[in-house]
Amino acid sequence: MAEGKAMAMQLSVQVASWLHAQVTGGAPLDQVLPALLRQGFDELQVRRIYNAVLSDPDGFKAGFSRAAAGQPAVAHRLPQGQVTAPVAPADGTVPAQLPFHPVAMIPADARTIACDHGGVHVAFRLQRPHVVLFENVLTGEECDALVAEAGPRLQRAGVVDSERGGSRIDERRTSELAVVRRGASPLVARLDARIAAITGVPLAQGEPLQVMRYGVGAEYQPHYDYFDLGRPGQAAHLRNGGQRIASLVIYLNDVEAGGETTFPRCALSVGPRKGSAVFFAYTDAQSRTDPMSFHAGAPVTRGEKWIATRWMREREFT
Ligand SMILES: O=C(O)CCC(=O)C(=O)O
Ligand SMILES: [Fe+2]
Repeated sequence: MAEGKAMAMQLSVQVASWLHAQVTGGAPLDQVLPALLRQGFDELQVRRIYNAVLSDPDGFKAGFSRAAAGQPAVAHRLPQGQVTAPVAPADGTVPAQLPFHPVAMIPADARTIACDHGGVHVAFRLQRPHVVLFENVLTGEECDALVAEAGPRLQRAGVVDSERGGSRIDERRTSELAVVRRGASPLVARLDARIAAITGVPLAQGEPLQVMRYGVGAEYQPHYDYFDLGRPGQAAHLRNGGQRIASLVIYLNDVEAGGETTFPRCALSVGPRKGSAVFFAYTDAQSRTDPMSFHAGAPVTRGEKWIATRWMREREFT
């Protein structure tokens, strides 16, 4: 982005201090928005600042405390017209003390969800980050059939190009991938309906399935599935469907060794098991995103790993 388009936003120490108190006190975006609009920020800028405070209250406070002590008063520097999702604090600390309610939260009393092929069972449910392990999402035969259907179309996977939009090859994601559109075959249509039934997220909000194969050494390094709206290429993805709200990663085989889905901020590791699926939800009704959902696909150390991932959006995805 050209330097001329970047805009330094100044928050007075007084306003920054007030905002910090509001956000750490649990105030939703709607509650702080009018005051910040009166300060001359537009709504997208307010969202960016709000998310910055939410994701790292201590870092934000340290920033405006320095400013109060006579150091540079720039609290945030951001490209004009961009919104952002929280930026992970460099030291990995998270605002775990704040309550967080993703829109796609699985109810605490969910046990067995009746589906066309039998029952999908909830094996565990973590409150925050919100992670649920489902068993028996696919039968063994269905897993094999999906691999057979998508396998011949595998290509090297990409990541979101943060500057230009679209996708690009990156060493952080070394799997191979086939995009399988909704309803692509009778099997996929059955799976589509099942995913909507167990997650409660309408199929229309689902992105295409991504069937992936990781060979020995392949991995997906720690990342967020939601878009970082401070990066122009990522924000561009919002136009169709809005922010991502949740992900379902279905394991299509048993991996000999390695390949766990890990959540390093809460020391959680989920071992791949054929037919099971790990679900995580990270965006709330105000479009705030949860940095606790930081996760990875650990390197496969023996054998291979096959998964099908569905990312879900706030609105209809076309
Ligand atoms: O490979 C895994 O276990 C995680 C995959 C993942 O993070 C994703 O598809 O977004
Ligand atoms: Fe992911």
